[in-house]
Amino acid sequence: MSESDNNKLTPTIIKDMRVPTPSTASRTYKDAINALNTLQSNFASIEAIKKLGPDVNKNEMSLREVYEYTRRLGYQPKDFNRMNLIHVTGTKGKGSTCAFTESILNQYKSSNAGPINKIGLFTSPHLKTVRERIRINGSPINELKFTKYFFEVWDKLSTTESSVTEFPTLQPSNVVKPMYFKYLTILSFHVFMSEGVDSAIYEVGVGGQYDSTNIIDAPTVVGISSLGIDHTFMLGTTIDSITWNKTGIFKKGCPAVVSDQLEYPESLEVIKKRATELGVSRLEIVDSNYLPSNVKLGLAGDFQRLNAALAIKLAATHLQKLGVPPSELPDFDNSNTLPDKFLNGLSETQWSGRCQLIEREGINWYIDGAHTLESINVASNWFKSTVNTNHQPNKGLKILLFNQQNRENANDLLKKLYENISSTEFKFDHVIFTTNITWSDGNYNSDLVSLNSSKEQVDKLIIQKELAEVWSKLDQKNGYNSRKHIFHDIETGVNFIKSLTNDSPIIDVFVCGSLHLVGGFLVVLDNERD
Ligand SMILES: Nc1ncnc2c1ncn2[C@@H]1O[C@H](COP(=O)(O)OP(=O)(O)OP(=O)(O)O)[C@@H](O)[C@H]1O
Repeated sequence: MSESDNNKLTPTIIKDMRVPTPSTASRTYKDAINALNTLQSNFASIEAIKKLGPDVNKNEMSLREVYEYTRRLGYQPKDFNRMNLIHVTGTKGKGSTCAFTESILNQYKSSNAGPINKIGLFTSPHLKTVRERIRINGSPINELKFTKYFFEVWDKLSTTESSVTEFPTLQPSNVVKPMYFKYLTILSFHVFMSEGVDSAIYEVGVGGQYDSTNIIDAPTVVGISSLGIDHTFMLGTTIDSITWNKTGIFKKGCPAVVSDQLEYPESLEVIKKRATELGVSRLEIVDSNYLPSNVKLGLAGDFQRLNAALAIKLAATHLQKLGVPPSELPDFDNSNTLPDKFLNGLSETQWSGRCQLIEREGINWYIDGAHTLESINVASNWFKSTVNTNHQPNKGLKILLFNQQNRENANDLLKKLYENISSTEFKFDHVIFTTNITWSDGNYNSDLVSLNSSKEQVDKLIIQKELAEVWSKLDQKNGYNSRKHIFHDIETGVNFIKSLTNDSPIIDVFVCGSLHLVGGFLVVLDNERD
């Protein structure tokens, strides 16, 4: 899950969503966000769901709810096929893969007779604004459109009744709404259909089989990026059960492209078995050799080569299905170069918060939302090697800005980071732990409000104190002594770091541990208070 978009957990919580919303004429973007935020699962309900563990009945019911809401909006999943959907899952790299794919397709966009005129992209979670999740032609939809479509869905669901009585959340006459992630999924279909999108890329929220996006009926192609152990309370604890869930997006008669599974090669057996069972038309496993060595990628980090290779195959399969002539597509059998449109698409790809470097006012901010062991590994390697290429490792101040609020293995993530980075010539001078609260007055930007975390834990900085303790012990063991700081909010942390420019001409800051931290950080850095 995108990190812990815990709002993707949903199913059987009975909740009355009758929130007061302003009259139609005066509805603003903020009203939409406030209404959307009422659909977030709170900490207690998330804990209750986690305790239930993977439960097939609950999961099936959750997906059937999406079909029902879609029907109430006036759509059949088959209607969405006309948007030519690409569906992508994976444990790591699915967002980047979608971004590469979108950027390649963008090169084939034409305003006249071509098959691609408008490209939709649905991803999660968001960094700065919810609108990032629903993009058209590379840009998040604007506030006006978001508000309009948001309330169209809201009103429709408030005035239609469910024909199904068996779902606890769907009693007739109830005006209940889907929970946060489901709502955004349904909203995205409505937006893309209304806006005339003709190629759409969908990133799965969690897993695949029971994910809200899996009402997709006949994608042009599906993709699976690197698999790993994550979201075990929903997907099971073994790589087999996780792979089974992810391969749930395979569809009869549709081709599937899968990244070579370097971390868990055994998952390929499950993938092949499921491909046969579910009747995919062609299964391809791609490795980074598909990428000519001279290709320049817009996204940093060696691991992106594998994601880019997957994206190339996804885009090529999609374009071929849409009737783009072979002369304009890669010739994988006979050539080890790519058409210019592919090369441009790959080099122009942008995806914030993943191995992103921002140099501003004497500070180098190295930003990555890594929040699994594998991604902490790749992100910290990227940080270390990029600092090392920019200047001598022992020059300047090195600072870590870290948080991981919701994951049980937060301490392990921090330990992994420590092991990867710390060495005699490379150690952090300051280590800062904050909550994900955006501003020093205790407020979040509305788009960043999170009900997923325990208020008590946040108020008392329980997790941050634990993390600082973990770091101290590791420092003791290794004979280091970095300065630890605990701050209640991101803004205070950033201001503290900025104050250190007087002490050193070079400051390298690694911002890591959570996409929520990264989103709040980017808002603070750009001072985008709402
Ligand atoms: N192929 C990969 N192998 C290992 N780690 C990766 C890979 N691709 C991305 N990552 C790591 O995962 C982070 C998130 O990348 P990305 O958004 O592409 O993945 P995702 O699957 O969408 O993750 P999430 O669901 O958490 O958003 C990156 O910042 C990087 O640290």
